[in-house]
Amino acid sequence: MNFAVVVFPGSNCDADCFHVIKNVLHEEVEYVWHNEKKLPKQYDCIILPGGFSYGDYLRTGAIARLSPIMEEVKKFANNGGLVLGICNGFQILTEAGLLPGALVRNKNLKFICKDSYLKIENNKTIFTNMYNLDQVIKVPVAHGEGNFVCSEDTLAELKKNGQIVFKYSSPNGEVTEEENFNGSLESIAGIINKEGNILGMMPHPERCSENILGNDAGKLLFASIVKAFKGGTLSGN
Ligand SMILES: NC(=O)CC[C@H](N)C(=O)O
Repeated sequence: MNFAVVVFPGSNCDADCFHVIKNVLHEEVEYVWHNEKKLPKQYDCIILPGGFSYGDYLRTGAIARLSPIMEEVKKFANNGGLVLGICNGFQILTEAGLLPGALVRNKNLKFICKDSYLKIENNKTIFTNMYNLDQVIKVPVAHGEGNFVCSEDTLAELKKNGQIVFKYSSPNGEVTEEENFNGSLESIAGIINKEGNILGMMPHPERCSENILGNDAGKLLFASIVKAFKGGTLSGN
């Protein structure tokens, strides 16, 4: 399977994503520079990694979405290509209109860096098929603007279509306001588009994909993508 990791000025999780795909999953992966006007080749999945693209100026992701490569990412996604946006990548996807809603400042207005617990709300997606429904996984977060917001209509749509994929929870799966450290609407930590080929999430699975890091819960997310691709089950969420 061929992955691309897009590198924006200020990306800082690009190498981590590249490492997991290449050395943990043993799949093909290349970096693609934000300034490219064409994707250099046919990829099966594009990852928009975390970081501080364009220094987070204006709003997180607001300038990155205007990068030349984003036109290509949009075309790729609109043709059903798999796109995974992690943290700043999720912010870029919402700014680009590829996912609904927006990520605004954390409710305490502070950058939060810690382990979070995520409840799997939908395990029937290309990105989560190797997890169990309601399973709780520990995944690190590191963001200043991770507070997910959307309109009431959008929230109703997300619920109706099973597009809410991860929620912040306690270690034993309770979704409460107390556990909702960044203030996200309904504790939403990650969503998928209606068609099921674009996933955005604030936590960082690439930072917990190996035992040597003390936690490999994130590996199954990447492995799910490869499994869906190789198993030929790429048909929506
Ligand atoms: N880790 C990240 O990708 C951080 C995203 C963004 N810079 C924020 O602080 O919200």
